[in-house]
Amino acid sequence: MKTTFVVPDDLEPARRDPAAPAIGEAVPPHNPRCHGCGPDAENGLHLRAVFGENLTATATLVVEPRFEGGPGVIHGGIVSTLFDEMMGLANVHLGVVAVTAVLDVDYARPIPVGTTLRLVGRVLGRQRRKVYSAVEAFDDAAGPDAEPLAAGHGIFVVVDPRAHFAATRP
Ligand SMILES: CCCCCCCCCCCC(=O)SCCNC(=O)CCNC(=O)[C@H](O)C(C)(C)COP(=O)(O)OP(=O)(O)OC[C@H]1O[C@@H](n2cnc3c(N)ncnc32)[C@H](O)[C@@H]1OP(=O)(O)O
Repeated sequence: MKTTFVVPDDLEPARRDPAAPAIGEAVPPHNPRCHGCGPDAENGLHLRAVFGENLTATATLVVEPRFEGGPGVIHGGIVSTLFDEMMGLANVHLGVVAVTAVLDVDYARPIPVGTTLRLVGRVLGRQRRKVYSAVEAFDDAAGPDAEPLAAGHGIFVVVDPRAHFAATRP
């Protein structure tokens, strides 16, 4: 991967919230209308992720024709949305609400419509209110040792959700 994103080498370890659902359980949607994970988002991506070991969240998603950008391939903005969401869902391990401040995407290979993507989000560590996370997208048919088709990083900032969404929550 050729990203210029810099992960600080002095990150504090991130700790799993003991109250978070267990490893192997579904990550609960953080908002039913969320475009990424909400079951009530009519045209949403409807990502269903599962908590994994080492602060990961994993999901699979078929690249539908409605996700097309270039002829026969996924739109880059859809990849960005998937990555934002998968890192956000991995962050649920921590029991905090953290919003995206920075999203970095490395589009390594074209991703054809019809591909089944395996998406893996992972918390890397913390620095004060910042949560550093990473994500990779694999062709699920290519086997466990395949290189990722795309990868990303994010900086999320922990907020008080009542204050942060006070002006916009319906
Ligand atoms: C109810 C369930 C919901 C659950 C929500 C779960 C979401 C799941 C997935 C979807 C995620 C989204 O799409 S969220 C939607 C998209 N994102 C947003 O709308 C966020 C909009 N931006 C903001 O509201 C704000 O800029 C914040 C909250 C990110 C930061 O503002 P702030 O609270 O004043 O904090 P601030 O002091 O500026 O920054 C705190 C630390 O972060 C660093 N920082 C801040 N911005 C940046 C940046 N662009 N690049 C580098 N670093 C940055 C600062 O240097 C500082 O680090 P240091 O000094 O400590 O070193």
